[in-house]
Amino acid sequence: MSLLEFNHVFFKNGDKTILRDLSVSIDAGDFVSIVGPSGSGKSTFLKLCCHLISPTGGTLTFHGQAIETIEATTLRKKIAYCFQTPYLFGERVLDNIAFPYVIRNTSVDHARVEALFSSFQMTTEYLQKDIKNLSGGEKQRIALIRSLLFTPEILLLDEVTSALDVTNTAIVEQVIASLHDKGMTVLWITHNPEQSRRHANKVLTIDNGEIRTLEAIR
Ligand SMILES: Nc1ncnc2c1ncn2[C@@H]1O[C@H](COP(=O)(O)OP(=O)(O)OP(=O)(O)O)[C@@H](O)[C@H]1O
Repeated sequence: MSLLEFNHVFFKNGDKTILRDLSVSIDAGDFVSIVGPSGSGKSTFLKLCCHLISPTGGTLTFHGQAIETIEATTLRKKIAYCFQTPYLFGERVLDNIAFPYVIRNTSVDHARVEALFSSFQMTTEYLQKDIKNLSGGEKQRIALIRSLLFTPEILLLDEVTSALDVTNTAIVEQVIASLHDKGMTVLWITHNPEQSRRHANKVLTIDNGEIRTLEAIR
């Protein structure tokens, strides 16, 4: 089943064409690694996937429905996006972890929170920490945990291990691989060629705003 279907999609910003004529289909259960030179359009591609930006040409559908016709709150619950530079708000880690529960009008599931922290080999002592005192790598993992609390259908990752050491990179990869094994669709931008091939079933290469290749590797 095709989850996301790009059909001759363009994205222009003013006069500048950032992505051109993308036709690609992302299937349920895919683990797509997205690679390509700096500035080639990878992040812009992920922003289209979760409708942070709209195509300026062509059509993009999610479950067969034009993405721009799907209510933003519905889409946010189904498609999670973790940025390279995580955006944390409020004062404490807890403000961020509680947020997905607040917007769903439900109380925090402490067992779920604890299980997720533990899967990243972190303790819930982090919840009381001031976000100003977190390292870049800690922020990346807190943002990941926040996006995983309600198990999104699609997880979009933009270089989320860039600030992590080897050990924590391996832990994050393990968590993501296990979520994928349980059925989550994953699209992951990485500059590390080995990382791109370790778990992916498809490698999508974007170069100069175009899809260069889509290689099935498993
Ligand atoms: N909103 C925007 N307005 C104008 N130009 C933009 C906008 N967003 C991205 N660009 C430009 O589009 C091109 C692609 O950017 P993008 O961030 O998608 O590349 P990338 O492949 O993710 O790069 P990197 O690997 O360095 O993160 C770049 O030239 C960038 O400057």
